[in-house]
Amino acid sequence: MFFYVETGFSSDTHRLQFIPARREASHPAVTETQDDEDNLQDQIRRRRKTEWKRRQGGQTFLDHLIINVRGGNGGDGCVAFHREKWKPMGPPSGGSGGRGGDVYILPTPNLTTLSSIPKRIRGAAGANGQGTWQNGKNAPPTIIKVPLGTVLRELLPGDPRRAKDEWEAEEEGLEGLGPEDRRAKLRDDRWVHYPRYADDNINRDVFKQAEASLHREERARRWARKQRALSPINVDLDKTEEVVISDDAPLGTGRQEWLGQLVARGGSGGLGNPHFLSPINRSPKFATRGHEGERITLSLELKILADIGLVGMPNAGKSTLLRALTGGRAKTEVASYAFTTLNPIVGVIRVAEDGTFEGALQGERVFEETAIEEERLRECELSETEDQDQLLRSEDTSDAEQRTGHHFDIHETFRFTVADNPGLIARASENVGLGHSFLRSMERSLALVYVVDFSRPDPWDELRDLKDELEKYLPGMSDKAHMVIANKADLLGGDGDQKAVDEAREKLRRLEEYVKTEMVVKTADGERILDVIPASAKLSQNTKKVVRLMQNYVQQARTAQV
Ligand SMILES: Nc1nc2c(ncn2[C@@H]2O[C@H](COP(=O)(O)OP(=O)(O)OP(=O)(O)O)[C@@H](O)[C@H]2O)c(=O)[nH]1
Ligand SMILES: [Mg+2]
Repeated sequence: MFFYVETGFSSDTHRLQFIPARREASHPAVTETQDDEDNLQDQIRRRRKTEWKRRQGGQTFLDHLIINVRGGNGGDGCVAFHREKWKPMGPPSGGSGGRGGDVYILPTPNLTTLSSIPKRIRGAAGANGQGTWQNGKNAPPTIIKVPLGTVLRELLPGDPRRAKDEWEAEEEGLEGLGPEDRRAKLRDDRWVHYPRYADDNINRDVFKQAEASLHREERARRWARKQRALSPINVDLDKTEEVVISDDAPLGTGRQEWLGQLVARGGSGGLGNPHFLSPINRSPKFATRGHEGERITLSLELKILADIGLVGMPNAGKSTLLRALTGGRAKTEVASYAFTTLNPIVGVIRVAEDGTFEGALQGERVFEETAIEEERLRECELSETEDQDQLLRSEDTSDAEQRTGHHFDIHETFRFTVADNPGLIARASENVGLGHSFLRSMERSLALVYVVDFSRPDPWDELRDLKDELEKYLPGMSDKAHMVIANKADLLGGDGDQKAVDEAREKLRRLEEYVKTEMVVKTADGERILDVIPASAKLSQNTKKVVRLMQNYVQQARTAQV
């Protein structure tokens, strides 16, 4: 007779409609055949492995993170009755629960890495309602600060890294239960009863009606949530927003602070028993519990901002070049094995008006592998302790070195940043080597510079692979390239005999020819031919020219942006 018999959530057939299989099936990542499925699993495994490899150095720098966020749960409603002298049957007086806290993500310029962000975040819970009509307090919002330039993406159903949402989690908790137990558990999760009245309530029609209307409301909520899930969160948090309130805003609206991007709403509070008061139910002995907050899995990616990105195969000398350009200040490791650099590292290049840059001030300096340099430094320190005079002298020199940098402050007229990247190899898009996911940081850089090992027999092949991989990462990405640095040029030319020098010249000419014919970049106003510069990062040869050209690209791009 009652409506709930057909549609009440105690009906098992009805609940089956909410199993998440339908959402999963609509996701493109889920493939039909077993082969494709295996392929996908394989790809995911490889991606994880390469990500792990990149982070194993224990760096505090993190540019990719997956977090599980939950909005705060709502507080429970309260079942209570008013008690007063001479009033034997007081009215129901249970307060409602407070709302659970929302979770926001706020970009801030003060952070530079994602490493301080917890992997699991839960909004604050709303307070429970209490007797004498006292409603529970709403929970304050939780604000998670992330660095500017973070990209937020919601993981979709079908992604193995995604945690269950609130409905799926509930369904999981009910697994293996018979229909009776299942119904009882669902009821327990939704209702608060007056002490010792649980059994009595369940058999009363008023409760059944309330249960049915709660179910209808829940269905509407799920529908709304599903609609929201159709447009998943995908935002680039690269600027902070100011909330501007017009001058004629009503008095008292005040200035509202921008809390950031709302990612998970808190659950609403449960209703106290006065809400169930009706002409046929004068003494409602039940109240509802608060709703659970939304659950969502987000992937955070940090795009570091550097004006210029170095792209090259492993061991081409990218890290050595960055150290040479920054005078050794960039703390990036150099070694003779592939994949020394695991994460992008940014160095600042300071240039004076006459084109000298800070690194060039130190005169003839050889940028060796970091382990060798450290060894040399240690030896130096040891001998210093032995000889007091030498100690004094070495203090002098270190002072002088500091002063070079210090004096440079007055001369500096231009400054730009260069990012040293992990090595990119052919088939990186299939996650060979370190993959190419680190290129996301380069998406927003103003210019890219190829670094190739010129002492290898066929540097042009390297260039072709590099360009291909850039295009595979993001079509059009290779159009940002401006220059090819033919590094390790010191290894060519032998001892200066004419034959070897001629050979080196011929090789350079061939490289230039290749760049002119195969690597032409299309720009808005025609075509651009990349500059080819032979250089030696280790011996700081020709680095001044490299810096001058880099400065030009940055200046052009900056003025074009304005
Ligand atoms: N002779 C010579 N050797 C160089 C030059 N530049 C770099 N090297 C050496 O090449 C090796 C690799 O240098 P790295 O700077 O670590 O190369 P990388 O491109 O950063 O390599 P990954 O970080 O693995 O991608 C080191 O042994 C350097 O000493 C150069 O101009 N001349
Ligand atoms: Mg390196």
